[in-house]
Amino acid sequence: MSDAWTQRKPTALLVLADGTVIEGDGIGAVGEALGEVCFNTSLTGYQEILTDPSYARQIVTFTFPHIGNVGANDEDIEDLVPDNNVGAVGAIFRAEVSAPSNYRSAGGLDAWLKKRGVVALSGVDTRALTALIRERGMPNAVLAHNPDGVFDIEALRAKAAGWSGLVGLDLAKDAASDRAEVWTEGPWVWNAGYGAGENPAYTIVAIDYGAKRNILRLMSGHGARVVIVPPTASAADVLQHDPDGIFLSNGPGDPAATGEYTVPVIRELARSGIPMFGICLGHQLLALALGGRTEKMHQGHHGANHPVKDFTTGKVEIVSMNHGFAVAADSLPAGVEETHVSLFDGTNCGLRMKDAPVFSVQHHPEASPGPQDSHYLFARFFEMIDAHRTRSAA
Ligand SMILES: NC(=O)CC[C@H](N)C(=O)O
Repeated sequence: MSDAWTQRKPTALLVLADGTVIEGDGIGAVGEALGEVCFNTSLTGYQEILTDPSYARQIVTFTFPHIGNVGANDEDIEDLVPDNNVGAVGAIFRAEVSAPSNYRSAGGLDAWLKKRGVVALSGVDTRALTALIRERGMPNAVLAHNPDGVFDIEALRAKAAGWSGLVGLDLAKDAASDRAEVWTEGPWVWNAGYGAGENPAYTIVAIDYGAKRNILRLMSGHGARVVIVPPTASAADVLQHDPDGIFLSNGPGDPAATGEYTVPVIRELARSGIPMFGICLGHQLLALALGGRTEKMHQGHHGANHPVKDFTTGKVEIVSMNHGFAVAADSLPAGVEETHVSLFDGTNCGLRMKDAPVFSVQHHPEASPGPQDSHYLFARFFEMIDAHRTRSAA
């Protein structure tokens, strides 16, 4: 599928496990990135997308043709630790990345990708690649960038074919491993100056499976002091902070694999009576803890324009999504209610416990990037906390 646009010698190749080779111009980091290739249909927010830790071991194809025009800056990064570089390992663009033009730009996308170690490919037919992913599912691949244009295609194919893929892979511990040093010094309180101030109204304990920054920013904006604990935290580790609410974060990898060590903890916390809210991986882990099942999707959901229906209000919201696994709605046991559904394919997008203040969603109410229709879910969480406090005080 070489692109008629670029007749010059390719300096980057995407080599799929089945031997398909897509040629183009290399940008960003020089080297090889191994991962699963997906497509993202967002029109804006490429920095937030590429720095979302949930994209670990993934290569993102941007369906929007012109990426890079607003450059790069230090603020639009979603990973909690800026130099950690957990997130997408590769990126694929239709058009050549042009010079940035935006008042917030601190430099070009190419240099930023290099600094972050993201291998990228431009000048390829992203529509054809997206059609291929829709037909065959998300392929494993190697994205290789060599400015001299020298590649051992067979070795790259063998590397892609030899990788067992995302299924069965726990990446939450990896995504959070850079925080290890912080955690040895005790609880890590999110204090990036986003709202809660001197006298926070709530303490939220967030279990960090690879959390996005805007989630913490929004909770802080609701007046919360957010204590971040590692993915391996026990129920006692969480409860020792006397939380008003417990948050289960988004994160990379296969929920079933991460569930092996998180399910018993979440099950215990879900029965503690303390309000609990989960997003994306947090939603999937909660479903597993309550007795449900997760499964790999064919092409996944990655974009900022997905319609979701909230059964509890009857309203439709346009949401941000990034997931390649989903909760099987028919696996939810009695006592757990499906609250949200994707209007694209009917897959599960939310649940709640009928007899406890515990709920979660598959999509990303924090957006970043994306529409803010689902911000109400944060308000719902804090209303639940207020109601719980009133009940406890009575
Ligand atoms: N954004 C997320 O938390 C992603 C969850 C999970 N890794 C998936 O791909 O489905």
